[in-house]
Amino acid sequence: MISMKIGQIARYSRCAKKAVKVAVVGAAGGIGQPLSLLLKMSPMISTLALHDLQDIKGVVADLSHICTGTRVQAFVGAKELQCALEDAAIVVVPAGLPRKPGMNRADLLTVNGDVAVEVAKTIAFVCPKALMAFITNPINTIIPIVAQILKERNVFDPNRLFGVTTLDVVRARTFVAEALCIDPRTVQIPVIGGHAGITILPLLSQCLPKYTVTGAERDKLVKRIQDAGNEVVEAKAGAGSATLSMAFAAAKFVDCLLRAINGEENVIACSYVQSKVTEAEFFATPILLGPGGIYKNLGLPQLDEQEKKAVETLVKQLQQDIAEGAKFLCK
Ligand SMILES: NC(=O)C1=CN([C@@H]2O[C@H](COP(=O)(O)OP(=O)(O)OC[C@H]3O[C@@H](n4cnc5c(N)ncnc54)[C@H](O)[C@@H]3O)[C@@H](O)[C@H]2O)C=CC1
Ligand SMILES: O=C([O-])CC(=O)C(=O)O
Repeated sequence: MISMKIGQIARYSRCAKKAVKVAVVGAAGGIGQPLSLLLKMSPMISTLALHDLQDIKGVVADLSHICTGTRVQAFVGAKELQCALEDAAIVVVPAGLPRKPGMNRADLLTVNGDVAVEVAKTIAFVCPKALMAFITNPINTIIPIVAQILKERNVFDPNRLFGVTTLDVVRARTFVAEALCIDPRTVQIPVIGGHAGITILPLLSQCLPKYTVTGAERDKLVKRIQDAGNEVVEAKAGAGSATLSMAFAAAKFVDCLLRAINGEENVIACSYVQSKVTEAEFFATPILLGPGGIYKNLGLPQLDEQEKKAVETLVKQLQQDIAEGAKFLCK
C-alpha cells in the first residue's frame, strides 16, 4: 500500500515537464508557513528554498517529512538570502509586517518599504530573471518601489514583476457564490485596479455565471470585497491579517506562473503590474502568462457605466499610492 503511494508520487512528480526552484522570503510567517505547505505539494517545484529572518529550521524539518518530490531547504537571516535566491525561477515574498485593527495598509510602508528594498536589491543581484511575486503590503506602493530598485540596477523586466492580488479574486468568487448559492469554483470574475480600499474593483458586470445585481445590493457586495481585509484584521483582533486565505491565493497564483513556465497555454490571472492600460503606471488587469512572465496584458475588460466611473476615481488614488513609492525612496 505504502510503496504504491510512493510510486504514485514519483509518477506525479515526473508529470511536470520542467520542475523549478521556488524561493519564499518570509516563509516562517503567518502566510509563509501555509504557503510553503501548499507549494510543497506542487509537482512543478523541484526545490523550495525557505528564507526568513527568524529561525525556520523547524518549519523545514517538519515540511521535509511530507512525501512529495519537492526538496525543502532552510535559509536564516539576512546573510543567507543570497543563497536562498540562487537559481530561483520564482521568488514569492510574504515578508513584512501585517496590519493591526485601526491601521490601513499604507501605515505599513515605513517598515515594509525597507523590507521590499532589501529583498529587491538581493533579487537584482542574484536572480534578476526570476519571476517575482510580492505579497507584502501596501502592494500599491511596494511594487513601484521594487520596480525602481530593479531599474536603478538595469535589471528591470516589467514582464517579471507581479503584485499578488489573487486574494481579491478569491474573495469576489466566494461572496458572489454565496449570493447565488452556487459553488465558488464555478464563478469567474475579474478584479482590477490595486489592492486597498476603492482601488480594488471587482467587475460584477463581467461575472460568469451572469449575476445581475443593482443598486444598494450591488454597492454592498463591492464594498464587502473591498473591505474584506478589514473583516479579517478585526476578527483577528490584533493577531494579524489574512494568512490562510492569502496562502491559498498565493499558491494559486504561483501555480499559474508554474503552469506558464511549463508551456501551458491560456493561463490567465489578474495581477498588479507595470501597465499602460490606464494613466496609473501600475494597475491590475487580467494577464496572459507565458514562460517569461507576462505574455500579454489583456487590458481592461468591458465595463458598465458604474465601473467606468469607479475606474476614473481609483486611478487617481492609485497614482497617489504610486507616488508614495518615489517619496519613500527619496527619504
Ligand atoms: N497581497 C495581499 O493580498 C496580502 C498581503 N498581506 C501582507 O503580507 C505580509 C506578511 O503577512 P503575515 O505573513 O501575516 O506576517 P507575519 O508577521 O506573520 O510574517 C512575516 C514574516 O516575514 C519575516 N520577515 C520580515 N522581514 C523580513 C526580511 N527582511 N527578510 C525575510 N523575512 C522577513 C518575519 O520574520 C515573519 O516571519 C504583510 O505585509 C501583510 O500585510 C497579507 C494578506 C494579503
Ligand atoms: O488587510 C490586510 O492588511 C491584509 C490584506 O491585504 C488582505 O487581507 O487583503
